[in-house]
Amino acid sequence: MSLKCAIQLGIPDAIHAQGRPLTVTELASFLPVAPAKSLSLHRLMRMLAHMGFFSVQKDPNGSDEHAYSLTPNSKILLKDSPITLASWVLGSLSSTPAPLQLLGPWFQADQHATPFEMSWGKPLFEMAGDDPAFNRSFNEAMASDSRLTMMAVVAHCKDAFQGVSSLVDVGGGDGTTARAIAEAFPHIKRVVVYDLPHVIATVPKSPRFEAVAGNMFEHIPPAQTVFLKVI
Ligand SMILES: C[S@@+](CC[C@H](N)C(=O)[O-])C[C@H]1O[C@@H](n2cnc3c(N)ncnc32)[C@H](O)[C@@H]1O
Repeated sequence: MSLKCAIQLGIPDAIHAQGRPLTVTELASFLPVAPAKSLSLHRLMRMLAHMGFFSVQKDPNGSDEHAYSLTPNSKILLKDSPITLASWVLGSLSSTPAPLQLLGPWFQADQHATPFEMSWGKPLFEMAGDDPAFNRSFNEAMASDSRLTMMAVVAHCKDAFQGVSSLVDVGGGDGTTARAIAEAFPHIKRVVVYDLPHVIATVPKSPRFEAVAGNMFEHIPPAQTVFLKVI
């Protein structure tokens, strides 16, 4: 939750925008933080530094305060970075804290509902189908993971795509992965992203890949290669 709070307040972005380490006093002046909360901001920064999201040093301007700079862990939380995981953190932390409170009761209950179902009354993907805001936030969280992961896959796993003539990305979300594959490996003549109807409805039209709606437990569009990521 400290991490979610840091992203909501834009702490990594504020440090990045100044291009130098910032003290808590300086940070508070750049952030939408009430003056009465500056002591709490100090605690938040200490906690996040302890967790490796910021590094601490002497204030280069010579004050008695510590100054905080970005680490590799917080550089991937910058909102405008092409490889940001900010949406992943915000998306994951929107719907999971409540189910996590129910792990004890889940172990005690003699029934099959997951903690998510016990908490929200329905399975995750049904909730995404019923709640457009949740659908958007879940899909964007997955897409942010795909942007980062596919950069590495495309750069370092080229051999895995040799000889592939057609590919279906099953449970492929909003098509971020399918687009990356189609762009990096144009020898693949047909790339399909396949997902539930409420997800496929959000996929931007592209000449590079097809988007097909359906239920993978009933049917999978035929292709030479079936691709699964985080399924
Ligand atoms: C954890 S996400 C992974 C998304 C994507 N593969 C990625 O790595 O970014 C799981 C995906 O599977 C889809 N999914 C869940 N049940 C499905 C089903 N029965 N048929 C097709 N897709 C399904 C969800 O809508 C969601 O997009």
